[in-house]
Amino acid sequence: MEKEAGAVPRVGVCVFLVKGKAVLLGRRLSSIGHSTFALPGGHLEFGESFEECGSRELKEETGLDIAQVELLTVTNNLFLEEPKPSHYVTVFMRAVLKDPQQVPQNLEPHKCDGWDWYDWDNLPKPLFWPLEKMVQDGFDPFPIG
Ligand SMILES: CC(C)CCOP(=O)(O)OP(=O)(O)O
Ligand SMILES: [Mg+2]
Ligand SMILES: [Mg+2]
Ligand SMILES: [Mg+2]
Repeated sequence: MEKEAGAVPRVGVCVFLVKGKAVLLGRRLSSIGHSTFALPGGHLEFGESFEECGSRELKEETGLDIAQVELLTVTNNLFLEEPKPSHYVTVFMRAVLKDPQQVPQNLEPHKCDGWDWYDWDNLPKPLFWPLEKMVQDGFDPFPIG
């Protein structure tokens, strides 16, 4: 496979922020997955734990404070059709709101069209394709019980 000089796999951390049977999603305004609905999250930065990255990205993107941040799964995602081919190892975490009353804000309107809660059984379309694949594979992000 041809790769751009200097192209290396990067790590993304996304968070299933769960509230009942709903998750927080936002429509991406980005070179990767433009106009698709995706979980909040972003690039793992040097020295961060997965939990620290998830909490930081949620705060940066939505203003929300999260708790009980735990590792759910990891996927290996090649974005070859995008304007700039890229390769991400995507770490998926689950978390809950520290304060259930806290409301998400769209703090990066140049990167996201807005955040909203969506029932897992009635997800918006189109989903960001790594998430779409997990849904099609029957992935369940909710705690058991
Ligand atoms: C593409 C994705 C799997 C990883 C990067 O996520 P992102 O574009 O939301 O990154 P940032 O929030 O860090 O800008
Ligand atoms: Mg971000
Ligand atoms: Mg992001
Ligand atoms: Mg980031």
